[in-house]
Amino acid sequence: MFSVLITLGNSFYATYKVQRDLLIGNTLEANRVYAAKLAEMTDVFLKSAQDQLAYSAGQLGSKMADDTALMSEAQRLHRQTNSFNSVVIVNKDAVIVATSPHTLEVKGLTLTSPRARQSLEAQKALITDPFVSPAGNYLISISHPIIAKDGRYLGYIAGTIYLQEENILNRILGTHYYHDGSYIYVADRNKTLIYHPDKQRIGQKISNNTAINEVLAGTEYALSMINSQGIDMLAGFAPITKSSWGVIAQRPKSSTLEGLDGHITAVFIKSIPVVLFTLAGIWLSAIFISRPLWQLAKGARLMDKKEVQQDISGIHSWYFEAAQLKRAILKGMGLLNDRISKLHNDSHTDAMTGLFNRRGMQQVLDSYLEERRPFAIITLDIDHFKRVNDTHGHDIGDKVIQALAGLMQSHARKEDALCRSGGEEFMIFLPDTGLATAFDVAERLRLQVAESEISTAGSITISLGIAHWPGSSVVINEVLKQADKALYRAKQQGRNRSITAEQT
Ligand SMILES: Nc1nc2c(ncn2[C@@H]2O[C@H](COP(=O)(O)OP(=O)(O)OP(=O)(O)O)[C@@H](O)[C@H]2O)c(=O)[nH]1
Repeated sequence: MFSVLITLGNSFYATYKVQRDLLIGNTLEANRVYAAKLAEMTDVFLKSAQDQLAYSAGQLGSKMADDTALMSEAQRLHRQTNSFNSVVIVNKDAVIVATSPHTLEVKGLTLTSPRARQSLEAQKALITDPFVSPAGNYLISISHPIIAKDGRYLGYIAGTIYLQEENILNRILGTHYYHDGSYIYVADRNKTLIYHPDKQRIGQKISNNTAINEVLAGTEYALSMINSQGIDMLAGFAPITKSSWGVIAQRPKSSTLEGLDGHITAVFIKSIPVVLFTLAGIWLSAIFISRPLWQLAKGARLMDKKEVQQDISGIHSWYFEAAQLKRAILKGMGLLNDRISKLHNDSHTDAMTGLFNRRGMQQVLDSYLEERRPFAIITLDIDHFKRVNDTHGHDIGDKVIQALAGLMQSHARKEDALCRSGGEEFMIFLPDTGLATAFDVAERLRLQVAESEISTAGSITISLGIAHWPGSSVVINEVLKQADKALYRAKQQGRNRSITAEQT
């Protein structure tokens, strides 16, 4: 699940990055192309304006003394072209000789400021730097010299563009103004803003703007930059060659990327159901895969519990590895249980005879008591066994003990428990048997032993004492003592006989 989430997060991040770079790249390119187009349009306008001024200047070469002709040409040019805010004709002495509109009221004034006199000094077609005119307008002037037929310089005719008022530049550039924070501005060769949608900023000199620096160096390009207002902008720019101005089209990076966040969020929201479905699938698969392992591990931890083997057998190990693991655990448990039960048997069995030893005997007694099951007990002992050992040796003595155990087993019922309680002492437990019946059993065994030839030892006899629980006593140890006592009495009375506790 973690991997899925990481992969998903990475995909979202990668998608976001790629889309972001694409948007930025596209916007930069669009702004560059746009700036180039506007620069070209402005160039075309300037060229056409200069052609118009050149035509008028040609008309006026012989009419500089004709006041009416000057006024009428100024008016014609102003009204017909609609390119200029005003038209002025200045003679070589810097005196304004004609204006349109005539309401300008500057006719007869002499130009004094160096910027206003730029055209006079150049004596050639010129686009001036911005300056404040005698009528108080902040403007640039596009001028053409008026030359007499004999080549004398007579003055110039100029069309002006009032930068802070409605003008031809507004009409060319302003119509393309976006409403998403994008805008266009134009800087002249001195880095002064001559067109800007915010009129307050026209005339401002911008010195720390990379786009302006680049475009005025003649570069057409696009870049991401922080503008003079501290806003991250995607700017495309192109130079206007005729006037050495630069057009910059720019859009705030934030508004470019605005839609992207929403787009990525929408993708994220739409993918949530599939993601949740996938995660749920992984979760369930993990549960299905890990469940048999978890159950096997739990089983292995509780291996000492009795019913665990059955529990493990019941585990649904539905795939190969779990099935193999289950098999191995069950096999291991089987081997372990066999070994444990063998050890258990060994610890409860007498090695020489295969009968119960004292520990086994105690277990038999405990189970009778637990079940409240009445039983008779026969205690028996080989008579004069010392002599057998002394006469025939210890090995033969062992064989006699084993032979007696065999006789006892052949006489016993399936439910009787036979026990070698000491060297040549034995006990027989007879569940659900009364004292009298036990006595009969004892006698039958005694007679059988007496009649049997045992290996090279010949025949032996045994003495037996019989008691009953709870007939002889309700206290189990007391019953055992009574059986012993009866056996002792049988020995005392000459051996090879059976005596019950009642007879003592
Ligand atoms: N061969 C052999 N002898 C044993 C074993 N355990 C005990 N004995 C011997 O059995 C004999 C028991 O002798 P006693 O308890 O004196 O009694 P007994 O000779 O049988 O005489 P009564 O019991 O009085 O009839 C001893 O000599 C023990 O050494 C055994 O496992 N193998």
